[in-house]
Amino acid sequence: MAAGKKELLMLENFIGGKFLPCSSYIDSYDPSTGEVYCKVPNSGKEEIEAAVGAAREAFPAWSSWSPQERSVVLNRLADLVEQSLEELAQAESKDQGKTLSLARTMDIPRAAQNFRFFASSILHHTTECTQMDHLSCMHYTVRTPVGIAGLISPWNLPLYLLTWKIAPAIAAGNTVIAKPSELTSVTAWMLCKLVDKAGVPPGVINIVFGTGPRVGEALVSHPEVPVISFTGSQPTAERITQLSAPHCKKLSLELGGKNPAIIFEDANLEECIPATVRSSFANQGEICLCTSRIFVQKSIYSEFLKRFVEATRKWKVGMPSDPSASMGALISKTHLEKVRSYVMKARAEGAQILCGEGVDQLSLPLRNQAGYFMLPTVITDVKDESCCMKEEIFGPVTCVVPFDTEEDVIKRANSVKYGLAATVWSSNVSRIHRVAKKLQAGLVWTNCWLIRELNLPFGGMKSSGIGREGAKDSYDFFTEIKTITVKH
Ligand SMILES: NC(=O)C1=CN([C@@H]2O[C@H](COP(=O)(O)OP(=O)(O)OC[C@H]3O[C@@H](n4cnc5c(N)ncnc54)[C@H](O)[C@@H]3O)[C@@H](O)[C@H]2O)C=CC1
Ligand SMILES: N/C(=C\C=C\C(=O)O)C(=O)O
Repeated sequence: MAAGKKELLMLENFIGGKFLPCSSYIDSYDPSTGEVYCKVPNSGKEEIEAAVGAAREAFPAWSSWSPQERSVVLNRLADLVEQSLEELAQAESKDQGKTLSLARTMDIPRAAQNFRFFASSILHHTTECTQMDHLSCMHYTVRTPVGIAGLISPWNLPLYLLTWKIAPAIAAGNTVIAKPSELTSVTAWMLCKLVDKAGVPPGVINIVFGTGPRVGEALVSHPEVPVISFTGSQPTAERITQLSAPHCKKLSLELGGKNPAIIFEDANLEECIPATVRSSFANQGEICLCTSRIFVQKSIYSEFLKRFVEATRKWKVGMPSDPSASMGALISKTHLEKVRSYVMKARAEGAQILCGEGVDQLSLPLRNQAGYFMLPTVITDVKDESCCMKEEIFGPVTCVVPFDTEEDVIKRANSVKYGLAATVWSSNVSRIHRVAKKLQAGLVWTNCWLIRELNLPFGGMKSSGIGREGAKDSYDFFTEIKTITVKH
């Protein structure tokens, strides 16, 4: 290594309980500096074959462990993630660009909670039984793990979303092959080091790194992987659906959103404004649940807009390690350019950019000037037909528009292809129930945002996905059900 050059972090695949090198590697960047700092295995079919072999071998024993025995192991994994919280949070922030404080308070605690939650929920499932006395029969159902589960996760909440899939899959007795995003693989690799310590038998959790088209497709197309759980973009979900179709695989698809916030004139703005700034810009706007269309009732529109822009200007962009920063860097140069291009299109269409991109100055230390930073941006005077109001931007950009009536706003909120999440702000309880019911969204938060109850179904309608995740939903997905009839 030449003097002054920093050594790169080299990741390895984790197959059958062993770390294995790969024949080629891809660069992984620190989004806050734009520098390559890590090499990620560029795995392909060969590595998937090896992982399938290991998962196949581990399946008979693991699937015959009792839920109580598996629960003990999941709880140990939760303990180990908690014990490594600081190290994992530092790594997540460096790899993804998010603030260290968010990684510390949200991503890593939730990863531990995912293991602990499914360690508990797996103990409480029951099956059905019915009787047909006139035929001297009884019928009952049993659930069995599906087999080898393929788990593909995105770059925005790396360990949080990967463990949200690994935990229910292994709790139910499956063995897994997980493929994290090639852009954010580090915390998944760190998790592998905890797997053995927790007592997870070799081959139960295999993690294979690399790109979607190469290793992702090899995993999805493999005939011995009958169940695929995916979180990411809609075009990738389409491709996964095509590749799975010849094998009739079980699919769970958690996709994007174009989530509305509907703010009625009787909303408590003291609470609504900071919550809507957070729902628009948390994690750089890179959460599928982030608000990107804000509909405000006409009578309070000017006041809301003024206060919302003031509050957005206080949402500080800074180095991920800066404790006073609310937002870090976006994931990649390509993504930053894509997000900025939406602001340019809005401007060209005659919309007004009230703050952020192209309006305010970003101030960053010299070392971070090649990082992928962008100011939180508020757009107004934008038509419902604009791409900024229709497409998922997945960055710190939100549009604010006025509305007249409840009927009108429901129609407009539902007029996009997505149906993931919505927020409704009002102090009228009847209205809240009425509007929440009519919105085409799998999740509706009223007078709050992103308060999660992991027991209940999580997922979207329309192009936001297929299936739901949660205590019962993930259990149903990762198991096969069988009806048995006994004549006595
Ligand atoms: N949960 C969500 O709603 C997310 C939405 N997105 C949206 O997707 C856009 C693009 O982001 P990407 O990282 O490119 O998302 P993506 O959907 O391409 O990536 C998600 C995961 O799928 C894998 N993947 C990609 N192509 C694949 C293929 N052909 N077969 C199997 N696996 C494949 C990737 O390697 C990654 O692990 C974002 O700008 C955003 O709009 C991105 C991440 C999460
Ligand atoms: N799926 C995503 C977020 C999930 C959050 C949660 O389960 O609490 C995403 O942003 O892709």
